[in-house]
Amino acid sequence: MDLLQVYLDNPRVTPDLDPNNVDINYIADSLGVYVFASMYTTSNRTATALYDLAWRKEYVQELYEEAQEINKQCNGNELTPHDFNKMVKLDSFIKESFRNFDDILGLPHMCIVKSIYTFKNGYQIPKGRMAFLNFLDTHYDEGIQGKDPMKFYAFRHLERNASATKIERNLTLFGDGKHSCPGRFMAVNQIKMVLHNVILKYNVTTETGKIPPKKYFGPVLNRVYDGLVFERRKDSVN
Ligand code: HEM
Repeated sequence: MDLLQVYLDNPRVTPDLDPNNVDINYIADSLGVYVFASMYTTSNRTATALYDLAWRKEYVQELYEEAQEINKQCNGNELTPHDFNKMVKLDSFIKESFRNFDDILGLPHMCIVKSIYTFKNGYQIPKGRMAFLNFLDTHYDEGIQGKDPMKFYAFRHLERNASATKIERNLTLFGDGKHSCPGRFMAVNQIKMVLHNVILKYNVTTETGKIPPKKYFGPVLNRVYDGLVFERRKDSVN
């Protein structure tokens, strides 16, 4: 998708589709929002995955072995898209971090049918009503997540062969349908890049070493924790 082209093809931004009469301010503002939103979401999710790495010690050795193998194969050179594809355990770990850590409500969408929309369960909402998704409903449903949905199990997605970028009903982090996030491939690769390098070089812990209970502020998950501690691995590569 070329975002600029989307605006140039939109008569509300480009009246009569005249390229000499484009609402430049609107485009600049919108691009600014996308830049901010994509950086915030990616860095926020990277931080969450780092905490999961610090808290879930039982997965570190396996992730370290995978990272070492990939590092050996690429001779310590820059990572290529092919190398990112090989990080299958890390991919599943990141996806589990996505699943395990989310707000209760999100992804607001407006009802745009002509008058009234009827859900499968008979509940009705009028045109113009905002509807929010209940993430807990899908993210912790045993029927779609498999055994022990409340438990952080890093390799559950690997066992289903469902990568972190795959759009599916049981993980709504990147939305759904034709407007689902097109930046998710870049985001997941960035998170992989950070974690891959951290795993190779550091043992990560937190100041208290304890996993704090989840605290919600209304429907929003509170993300304030103690500090992360990075200790150089004795067997660290370069
Ligand atoms: C972990 C990081 C990210 C998360 C959680 C995230 C999440 C989302 C969500 C939930 C949507 C709305 C989907 C829907 O309405 O169904 C979206 C849309 C979008 N995202 Fe992301 N995003 C992330 C990173 C990025 C990055 C890095 C970029 C760009 C490089 C990006 C670009 C976009 C764009 C352009 C849309 C609008 C798509 C459309 O309306 O057709 N996102 N994202």
